[in-house]
Amino acid sequence: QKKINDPVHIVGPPQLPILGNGLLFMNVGAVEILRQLQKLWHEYGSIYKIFLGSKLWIIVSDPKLIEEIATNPKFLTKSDDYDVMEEWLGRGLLTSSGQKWFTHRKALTPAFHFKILETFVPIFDAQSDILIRKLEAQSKSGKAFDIFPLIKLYALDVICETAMGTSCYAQLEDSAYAKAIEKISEILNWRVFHALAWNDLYFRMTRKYPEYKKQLQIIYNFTNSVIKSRKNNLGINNNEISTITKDEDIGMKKKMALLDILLQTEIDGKLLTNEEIREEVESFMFAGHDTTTSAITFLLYNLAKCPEIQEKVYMEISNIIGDDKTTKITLRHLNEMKYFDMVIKESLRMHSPVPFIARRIEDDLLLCDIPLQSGTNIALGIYLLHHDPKYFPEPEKFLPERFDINSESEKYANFSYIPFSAGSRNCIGQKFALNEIKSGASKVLRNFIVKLPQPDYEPIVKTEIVLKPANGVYLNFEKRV
Ligand code: HEM
Repeated sequence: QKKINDPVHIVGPPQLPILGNGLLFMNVGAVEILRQLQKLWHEYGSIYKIFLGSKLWIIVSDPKLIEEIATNPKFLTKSDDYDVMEEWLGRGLLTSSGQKWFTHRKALTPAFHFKILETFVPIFDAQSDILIRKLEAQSKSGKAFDIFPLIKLYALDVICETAMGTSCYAQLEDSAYAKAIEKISEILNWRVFHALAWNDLYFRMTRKYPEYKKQLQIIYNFTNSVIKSRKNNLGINNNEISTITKDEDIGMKKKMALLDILLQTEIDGKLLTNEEIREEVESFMFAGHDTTTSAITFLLYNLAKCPEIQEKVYMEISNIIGDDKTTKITLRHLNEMKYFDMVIKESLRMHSPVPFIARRIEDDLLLCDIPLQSGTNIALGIYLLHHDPKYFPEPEKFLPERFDINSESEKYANFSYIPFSAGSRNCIGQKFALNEIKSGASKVLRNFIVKLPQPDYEPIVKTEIVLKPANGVYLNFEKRV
């Protein structure tokens, strides 16, 4: 790894020889890491640096700088931090760069065409019916329970059945894959912030390594079984994908699920290799369920915390869908939930599912007049930005009206509100996610009044690639009659 000179014009905490600021983050756990990054932000502001050993990170949470990074093609490459995910995610859309990223993004965009997204709405609805049954069963005891694992299995079933066109019955049979994702995210996050574990050789000697390999195998087995199952459904022989019809815009013309596009589309005149398919499936499975789990979990918490807002959302939903709990949700219903849109936006601000993302610069350049050396990693502090009182007055208050498009104060378009990132590397699944969140959460609200276990209950948050509750989110569910 290239040694980057200390950019003396950027502020940051005092460094020790060799370890830099590594001691602030080493072996402290994901809750403390987020707190530490927030503390440094309070101390040093919207651009600061830290050295994890010899690895320099510049942490940016200023909308102007973020705009420059999100819109300038010189910042399209993901940072070195994503390398720790390579054995797991390969170089799928989330982690790839250059021509590979560009051609895959172009080929996969049709999988998120609004006509395709519409066909997913009945799947969201059917899966949320199972979620309701599970919540009902758990709530019988009258005690509060942790909703995070239940939401996770719902989100996993949704991504499998929509994007992968395959049922994985996670809600009915539980999922070793879901648990393996939790474990591997924890290990990789520890690696990113550990000044020594960054090194492959060191990592292999740690006690975490055998556990990491074990979880990786569980993940591989699961994704391979998803691919195999879809190939069987499509009647594709494992080694003979090339017999399938070839068509430039195959996804768009035939309205195919993501995995079908991966199996059948040609990029640069060639079908994707089995490994390329695996890395995309791996990336979409992860990016498509861990994030929405976080979003729905914290949304339900925020609604429980603010009963008047919950009631207002419920009234909107019941005005649109009616009181019959068995009525199936349609895309039209989802599109009409305007107040709920604002509430979801505010929840994604308060509990941004992807708290940090990062890029690496490939050439020496100026970032809005700040000189940076080639190889520098720049983290975009989405979570920090979304809690900045300069852009969100009283940031710890849950105020959906901030996002009222009819009000003067709705002014968050200019890169100060970026839960799905921004620019050409933004989230490809944004609309998918918003429909899934709205569909799942509205079903919960039609069936239950969601309550906090105690008035001052507040889950502790941690960041392990995705924002998560450190000890679950415990809520009470009272049946709506
Ligand atoms: C609330 C839910 C979600 C949030 C907050 C979210 C957020 C984000 C963010 C911040 C990025 C940029 C990542 C980076 O620069 O490293 C991203 C990228 C991505 N997201 Fe999402 N996401 C969500 C749901 C989804 C879903 C449901 C899918 C798939 C169905 C998905 C697939 C992806 C993929 C493949 C990328 C990489 C795009 C690229 O680099 O071209 N995401 N997402």
